[in-house]
Amino acid sequence: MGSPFLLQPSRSLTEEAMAAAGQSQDDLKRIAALRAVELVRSGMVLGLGTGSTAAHALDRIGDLLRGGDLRDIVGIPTFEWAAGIPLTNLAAHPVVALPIDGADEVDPALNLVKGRGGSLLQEKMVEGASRRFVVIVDDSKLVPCLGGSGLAIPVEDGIHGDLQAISDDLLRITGVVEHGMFLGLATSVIVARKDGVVLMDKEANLLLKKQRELVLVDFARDFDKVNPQFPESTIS
Ligand SMILES: O=C[C@H](O)[C@H](O)[C@H](O)COP(=O)(O)O
Repeated sequence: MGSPFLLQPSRSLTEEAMAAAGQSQDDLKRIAALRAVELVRSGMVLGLGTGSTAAHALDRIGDLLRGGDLRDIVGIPTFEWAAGIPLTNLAAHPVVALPIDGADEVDPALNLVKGRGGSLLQEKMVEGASRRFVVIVDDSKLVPCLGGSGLAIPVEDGIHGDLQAISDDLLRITGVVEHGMFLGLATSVIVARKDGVVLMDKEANLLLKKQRELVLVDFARDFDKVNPQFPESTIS
């Protein structure tokens, strides 16, 4: 009732769902990545993620820069390649407008497991330097609790209990510099499924949990309704 977060499926979503039917996992990764790139504006400082999903986003941003549809973009890399995007670093740009990255697992509270590509320390620094962090995944990455996939972390039955306390305990172990749990960092997760694209958003998710259902949205139209504050960090 009157909530800005009650988002309705749209005609374009239905068309998108039809187009997505029969797509491979890599196709779904690409679909999620392209939706995230719709949020990129000229002049932004971007966080450039690692992995096969992020690679689709970087390739697209590189294409848009080369074609002149985007300009004055710089990116802070979390890996060694950057698809022709001019690079910078956190020393020069300590505030990042928009980090875009994949994940190995996403739980219903938008906590993540990351790092199978080996870049988790740099990722945590870059993605922690922004008020907004957009994660892009296909729906195979969704888990009921971290560790639930049995792939990203060697635990049998997922990680149960207070995740923050577990994180703190891990970081107190001598020699442990970081771990792959990204707690409370993601603000939005774009999930590509065969039946369409789902936005899991920090604000909207509070509502979605009450409703016990996910809401399909027209991402380009509705993202700013759930993220009304546009990031202020630009390269100028
Ligand atoms: O260090 C790797 C990153 O955390 C990746 O974003 C993560 O492993 C997901 O990779 P992919 O998109 O290839 O599944």
